[in-house]
Amino acid sequence: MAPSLGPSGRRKGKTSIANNGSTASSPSLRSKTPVLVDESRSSSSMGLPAGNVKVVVRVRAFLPREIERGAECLIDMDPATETTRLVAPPSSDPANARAQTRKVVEEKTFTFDKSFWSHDMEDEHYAHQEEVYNCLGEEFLDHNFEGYHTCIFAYGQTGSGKSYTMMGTSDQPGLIPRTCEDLFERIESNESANVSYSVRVSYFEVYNEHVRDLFQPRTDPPSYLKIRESPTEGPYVKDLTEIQVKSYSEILKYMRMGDSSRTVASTKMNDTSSRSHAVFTIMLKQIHHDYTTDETTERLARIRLVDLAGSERAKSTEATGQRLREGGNINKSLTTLGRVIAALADPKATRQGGRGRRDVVPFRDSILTWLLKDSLGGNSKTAMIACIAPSDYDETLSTLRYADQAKRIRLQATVNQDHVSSAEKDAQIAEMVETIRGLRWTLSQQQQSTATPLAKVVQEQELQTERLREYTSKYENMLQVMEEKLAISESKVRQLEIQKEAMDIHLKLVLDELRNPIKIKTEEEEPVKREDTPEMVWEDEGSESEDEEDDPEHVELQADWETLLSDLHMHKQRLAADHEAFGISVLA
Ligand SMILES: Nc1ncnc2c1ncn2[C@@H]1O[C@H](COP(=O)(O)OP(=O)(O)OP(=O)(O)O)[C@@H](O)[C@H]1O
Repeated sequence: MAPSLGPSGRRKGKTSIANNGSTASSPSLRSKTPVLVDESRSSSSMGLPAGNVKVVVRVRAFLPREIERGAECLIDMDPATETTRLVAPPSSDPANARAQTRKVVEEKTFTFDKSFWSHDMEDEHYAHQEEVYNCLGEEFLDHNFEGYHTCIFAYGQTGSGKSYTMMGTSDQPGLIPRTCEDLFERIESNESANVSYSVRVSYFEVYNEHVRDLFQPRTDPPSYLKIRESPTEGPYVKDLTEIQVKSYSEILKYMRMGDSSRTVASTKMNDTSSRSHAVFTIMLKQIHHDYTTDETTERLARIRLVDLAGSERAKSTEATGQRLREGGNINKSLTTLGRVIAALADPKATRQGGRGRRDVVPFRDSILTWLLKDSLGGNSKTAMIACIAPSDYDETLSTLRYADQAKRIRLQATVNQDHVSSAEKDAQIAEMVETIRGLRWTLSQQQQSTATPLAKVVQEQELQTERLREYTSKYENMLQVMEEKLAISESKVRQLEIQKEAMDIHLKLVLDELRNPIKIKTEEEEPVKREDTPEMVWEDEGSESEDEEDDPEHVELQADWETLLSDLHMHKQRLAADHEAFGISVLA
C-alpha cells in the first residue's frame, strides 16, 4: 500500500455526474481522512480500466437580444434520463433561416453524462454554478488528490456560456475559482503531519495560433512562447511563468490578473467575446514523508481548466478585418480539435499495438490540439462541457454532435506517483547546483569575449539570451526542489513534535501510576479509605524514584524519550540550516 496522501476522500452517497439528481443543496460529505491508494495502480497503466471522456451539456438563459426577437427555446432536458432534445425551429424565426435550408430539419435527441438546465431560473431543475461544480469539479478535484491529471474544457458557439461556466462572475463564480477555493480548503483541513503540499499555477492563451503567457505584461511587438515536447511530459510551453501559490486569495489574485490580460473583443454575438483559447493550469504536488523509513512519496496532479474560444460562423458574427482573421484561426483550431476527437473516438485509430495508428490523430495540426494531446488522448481524466444557446438550431446541433463524438474517446489515466529517498533528493540538488555553476561560467565567459566580429554579435546575443533563460529556468527548478526539501524537514519536525507530545503524556501516565499504584483489594483486606492510603503520599520522592528507576518499562520509556528529544533537536538544527540557506528567518 502506498502511504496516504491528502484529503481526497470519495463520497459514497454523493451525486456524481454518473449519478442523476440535483446536488445543489446537498452538503459535501468529503472525508477528511486521508485515503490509501493502492500502489499497484500507480506505476503503470497496465491493468487499468480505461475511462471515457465525460461529457456534460449546459444550456443558458435567453440573452436580451434573443428576448427582443421573441426567440423560442429549442432545447428540452430530461433530468431523469439525462437526455437533451433539440426541436426544429419555427419557420418564422429569421435567426434560424439557415437551418430551414436543410433538406431535413428534425428533432434530435442526445444522452450525456449530465444535462445542466440553466435556462429558466424558476424551474426546480435549474442548475446554478454551484451545482455544476458539485457534479463535476468536485469529483475531478478528488481525482487530483488521488494523483491523476485532469482536464475540463468548455466547448460551444460564441456567446453560449463557456466563460460564464468556467470563470463566472464575482457574484456567481464558475468552475475555475470554485476549484481553487476547494483545493485550498482541502489543503488547510489536512490534519496529517506527514503530508506537505506545493501548488503552482500558470495561465496562457492560444491566440491566432500563438501562445501568450497571461502572467506576463503585454508587449509591443507581442512576445510569444514556443512549444516543446518531452518524452515523459508530452508537449509543453517553454519558459511559461509558473507561480507558487500558498492560499486561495493568492491564486485568485493571479487568476484575475491573467484573466484581465486575455484577448477579448465585442462581436455581434457576444459583447465580451473571448477571442483566444485560455488554459489555466494548477500543478498540485503532495509530498508524503515517512519519518520511520526517511522515504518521500511525491504525488503530482495537473489540473487543466480550458475555456475555448467560441465556434462561430463569420456571417452570424458579422466579423471583418482582424475579427474575421481571428475567427478563421479560432475555427481552424476547433476544426482540428473536431478531427482529433473524431480520430480518437474511432476505435480503429486508437487500438493499442495497431502499428502506429495513433499517428493518424492530427494533434500537431494546431497549437491547441498539440498542447492538449495528453489531455485528449493520454494520461488524463477529461471532461467536456458542451455549452449551448437555447435558440440556435444549426450551431447547437453541431455542438451536440461534437459532444456526442467526444463521449467515445477512451483515456488511460494513471496515478502519477514517485518514491524518492532523502539521499536521492540531495543528489538531485547537487546535480542542479553543478549544472547551474556550468551555465554561470559559460555566461561569464561570453560576456568577457569582446573581440567578437560584429557580424557574430547578434547571433551570440541570441545565444546568450537563450542560455540566460535556461539558467533562470534551472535555477527556479532548483529552488523548487529545495523548497520541497524544506517542506519535508518541516514535516519531520512536526511528526517528531507529535511523537514527543504523545511520549510526554505516556511518561506522565506511567509516572503517575508508579507513584500512585492502583491497589487491588483482596477479600481479607479491610476496606481502606483512599485518602489514608500511604501510597498516595507524594512527598517522599526518594523512595519512589528508586521504584521508577528499577521499573524496566520506565527505563525503556526514558531511553525512547531521550532518543526522540535528540532526534527532534537534530532535525530542528537541520531545519534552521535549511531556513538559513533559503534566506528565511531562522527558527527560534
Ligand atoms: N448559465 C448562465 N446563466 C446566466 N447567464 C449566462 C449563463 N451562461 C451565459 N450567460 C451570459 O451569456 C453571455 C455570454 O456568455 P459567455 O461570455 O460566457 O459566452 P462564451 O461562450 O464564453 O462566448 P465567447 O465564445 O464569445 O467568449 C454573458 O452575458 C453571460 O453572462
